[in-house]
Amino acid sequence: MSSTLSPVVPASAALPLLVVAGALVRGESAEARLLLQQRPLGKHHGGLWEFPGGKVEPGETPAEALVRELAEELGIAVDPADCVPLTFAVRSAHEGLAAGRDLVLLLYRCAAWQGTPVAEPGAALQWVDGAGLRALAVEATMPPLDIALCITAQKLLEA
Ligand SMILES: Nc1nc2c([nH]c(=O)n2[C@@H]2O[C@H](COP(=O)(O)OP(=O)(O)OP(=O)(O)O)[C@@H](O)[C@H]2O)c(=O)[nH]1
Repeated sequence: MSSTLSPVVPASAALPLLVVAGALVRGESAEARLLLQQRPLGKHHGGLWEFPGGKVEPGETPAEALVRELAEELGIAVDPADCVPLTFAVRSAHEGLAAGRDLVLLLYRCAAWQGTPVAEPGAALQWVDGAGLRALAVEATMPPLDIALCITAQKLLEA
């Protein structure tokens, strides 16, 4: 008799969707500001403010994906060595996620970049201080996962 068990769910269906995002901070102390991007209307979470980034594509490391997304979305060049893991958040498939998969959002601190961030058509950018970040979280004008990340992101503005 075989002791091999068949998985109830195919392994590929259970894999979480990996999303990477960057916390770009400019200035120091009271002058410190964090970059947020407003998602274009018509997209999932359209109109909400989030950290720039996107999905990790097959074959990419998370840092490679972040470097690519920041180049595509903001037109800036980031060295992977300047992307430091900061925190993460998870949204369960049971909370209404696309395609019934968990979403894992990896937030990196980006300490340096080349170029000036420019918003893509339909998107917008703003540099927020600690009070601005709190206000967006309290007003729920960020995706739920980002509100969870804000507690850690806030510390970047207080360091
Ligand atoms: N980039 C980004 N996505 C986030 C954040 N928070 C959050 O819930 N998400 C969700 O993560 C999912 C994937 O992000 P995305 O749509 O930016 O990925 P992408 O650029 O590769 O997508 P696309 O090329 O298909 O438009 C979306 O459902 C988005 O709403 C965040 O802070 N940054």
